[in-house]
Amino acid sequence: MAAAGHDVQLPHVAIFPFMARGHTVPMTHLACLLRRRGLATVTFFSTPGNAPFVRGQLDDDVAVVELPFPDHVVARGAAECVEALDSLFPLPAFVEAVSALRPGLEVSLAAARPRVGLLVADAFLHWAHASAAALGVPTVAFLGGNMFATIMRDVILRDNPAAALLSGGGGAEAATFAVPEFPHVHLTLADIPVPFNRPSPEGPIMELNAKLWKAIAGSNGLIVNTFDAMEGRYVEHWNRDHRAGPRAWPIGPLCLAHGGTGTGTGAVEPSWMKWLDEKAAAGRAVLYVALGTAMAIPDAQLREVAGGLEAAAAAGVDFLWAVRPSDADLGAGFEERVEGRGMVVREWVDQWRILQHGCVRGFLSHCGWNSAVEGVAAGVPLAAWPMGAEQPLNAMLVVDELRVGVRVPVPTAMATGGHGVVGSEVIARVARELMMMAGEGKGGGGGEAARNVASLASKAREAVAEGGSSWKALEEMVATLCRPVEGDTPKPTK
Ligand SMILES: O=c1ccn([C@@H]2O[C@H](COP(=O)(O)OP(=O)(O)O[C@H]3O[C@H](CO)[C@@H](O)[C@H](O)[C@H]3O)[C@@H](O)[C@H]2O)c(=O)[nH]1
Repeated sequence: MAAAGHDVQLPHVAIFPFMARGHTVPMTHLACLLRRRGLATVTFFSTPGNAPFVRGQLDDDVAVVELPFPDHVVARGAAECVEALDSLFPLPAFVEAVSALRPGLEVSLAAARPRVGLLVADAFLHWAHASAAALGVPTVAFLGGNMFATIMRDVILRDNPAAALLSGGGGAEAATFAVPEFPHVHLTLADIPVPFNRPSPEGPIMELNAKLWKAIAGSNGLIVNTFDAMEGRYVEHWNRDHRAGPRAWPIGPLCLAHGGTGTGTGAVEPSWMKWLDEKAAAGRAVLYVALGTAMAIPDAQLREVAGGLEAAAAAGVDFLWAVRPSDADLGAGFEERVEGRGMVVREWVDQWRILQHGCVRGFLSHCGWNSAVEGVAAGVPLAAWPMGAEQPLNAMLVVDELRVGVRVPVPTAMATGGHGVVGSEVIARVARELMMMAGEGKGGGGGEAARNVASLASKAREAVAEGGSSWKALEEMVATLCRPVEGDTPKPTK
């Protein structure tokens, strides 16, 4: 393995993302950032099934090394990415299957010339941290989420608020748990991610969680896709008072690695981009709707979303809805009925480019952390509709603390892991509220959330600009953690 575009004086950073789009995309941004800033040569590990996607996201001077699954794993039909799973419950088995890549990683790391000075590996690839440590390569963990959710997850494991909330008898749904370190944070049962919202959580997800935390605790640093103006108090708390893991490095928003110009435009402009251009030319504002890559949405819920958007469109809200290709059943005749007002896209879109389009003024999002941080960085207020994983905590941060969005009210039974749907009338109402609040122009005139998000977006740009907090954090992280190339002196930091 040799790093492309190798420049002898630069340290060699290897990056190994977990095989989920929400984990891979920000890591590709990090790879490009390290190269563009001349901080390191970069090797990016992937698998044959994921490599075409990864190459499409990366600059040419990032080397991609494919680690193939051993034959027996492929023969068992192992999917190469989480998006093929449809729910989070086979996740622990998927994570275990992926550990079949370990011998290949070890051979590649040991043979790398110049030697690898730092491995940035997803915490889900917990074994990769152990492999690197055995070879004397320092590691930085990446988890994909923000600092707030990371701290809250640790607090939840420590204090088991679900037990306290449920032991109070009736009214558990309305009861709140004040987080000792941050008494302004009041967790309800619906805010606590499944399965931590049960008094005695156990099972494969808990076992996986323990492995992730062990990997984080054993690594030399933790990368967080955030920035000081957004989460400075939580990063400071983690680095000063919290003992659950190594130093956190807030180096985001990573989507701004591309300088805010989007991740490249192919030769042919996609249909959705042309549609947005037409909307802009007609002076229309557009609501962007995307509910995540990792989890399938039940058909009944999809049809409620469709009904809600149709009603919102009838009331003047134009929308672009990016659906997972498998979430295809939106109800008979929906697309015909909304034609002109709404567009549905069933392919991979460049979400970051969409969010930056001048006419996109609101984002109905599941609050996956990348989507949330991209919305903020693009100055687009959010309607937060958490659907699983740590998303309820992201929604708390975005709506209650940063005040850059509104909430989609979700029935508690559904929010705590049970069945149910959010009705079309609720979706229509939130869509209209968000777009009214977003006002007449990006960051202009609208409600509090629109003003706040405009201000935070400009602070995000300051953070990644030369001399900004994230700019400095990345430089310092590489200088602090990365072993210099043998026989070479590391490039002096500016
Ligand atoms: O057509 C698409 C779909 C997605 N994206 C990008 O893919 C990423 C998706 O990430 P995210 O918004 O975080 O959604 P998920 O992939 O659903 O997120 C998973 O990973 C996140 C990071 O760990 C967690 O916060 C979530 O809870 C978890 O579901 C973002 O960068 C999007 O811009 C596109 O560019 N085009």
